[in-house]
Amino acid sequence: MTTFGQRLHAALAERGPLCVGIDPHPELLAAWGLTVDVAGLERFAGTCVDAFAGHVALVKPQVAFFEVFGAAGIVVLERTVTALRSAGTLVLADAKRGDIGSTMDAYARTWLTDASPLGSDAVTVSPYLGFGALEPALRLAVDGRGVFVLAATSNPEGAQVQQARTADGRSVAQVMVDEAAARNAGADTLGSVGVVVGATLTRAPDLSALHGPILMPGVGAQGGTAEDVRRLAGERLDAVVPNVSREVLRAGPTAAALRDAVSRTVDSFAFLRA
Ligand SMILES: O=c1ccn([C@@H]2O[C@H](COP(=O)(O)O)[C@@H](O)[C@H]2O)c(=O)[nH]1
Repeated sequence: MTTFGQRLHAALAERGPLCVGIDPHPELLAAWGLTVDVAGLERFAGTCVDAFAGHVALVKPQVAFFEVFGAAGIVVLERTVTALRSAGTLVLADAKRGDIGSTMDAYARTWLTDASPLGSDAVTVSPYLGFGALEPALRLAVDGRGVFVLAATSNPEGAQVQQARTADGRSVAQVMVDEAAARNAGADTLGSVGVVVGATLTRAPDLSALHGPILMPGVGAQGGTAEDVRRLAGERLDAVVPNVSREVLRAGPTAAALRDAVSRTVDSFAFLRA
């Protein structure tokens, strides 16, 4: 069985180091000339699938923008995940799940198993109920799926929790990176337990021992730049996957224009291929 880390490593090498988000903000639906309802959502997501499937290494639907439409929005999300995965494109569901272990087990089965219509290749998880509470998702990450653990997020409010110091002097963010690193021990290419580190930060946690993918959101609309990605990645250029959502999506509404935006963005991160 190939691991998620191995599949991601191959996809990044083939398609370039980029995770594109599908974030159907109401403003984007309007800017694309779509109605802000389920019909508009379906058109938006369908165009993103046409543009990104087979072209982008990792696609990250932001679950919140589907959930806001209730059950009908979830159906669109299910179709989006299925269409991307059927085309051989890796899907990271940005659901930021985290709860007590028994509930986490249900989240893990929802987002990381084929028995679920929402089953994806990987999911974002929040370790702020304790890293160990993520165990059900981490178990599936040994079994062909991936998780991205929120370590140092791109929003300014995150520092209040993530930069707090633990008894041994490490930041909370560093503890999360170190816990993820322990789970990746022995992986041959990239491990399947990634972390999220914002491109907007002044300083990243020490990522040198992670041996897993580093999702870096915050590029573009939140002010992070390719240069910030280079600075924060340090020696881990091989493992960084910048995430860009609105900056690419604003190029819509045609799939061709979105694909051009993807190519330009991938080119701006050419240094990550080094
Ligand atoms: O620290 C984090 C974790 C997740 N996100 C998510 O990434 C995208 C960013 O969208 P942009 O339009 O490129 O700003 C969005 O879905 C966030 O929820 C993040 O920004 N920061």
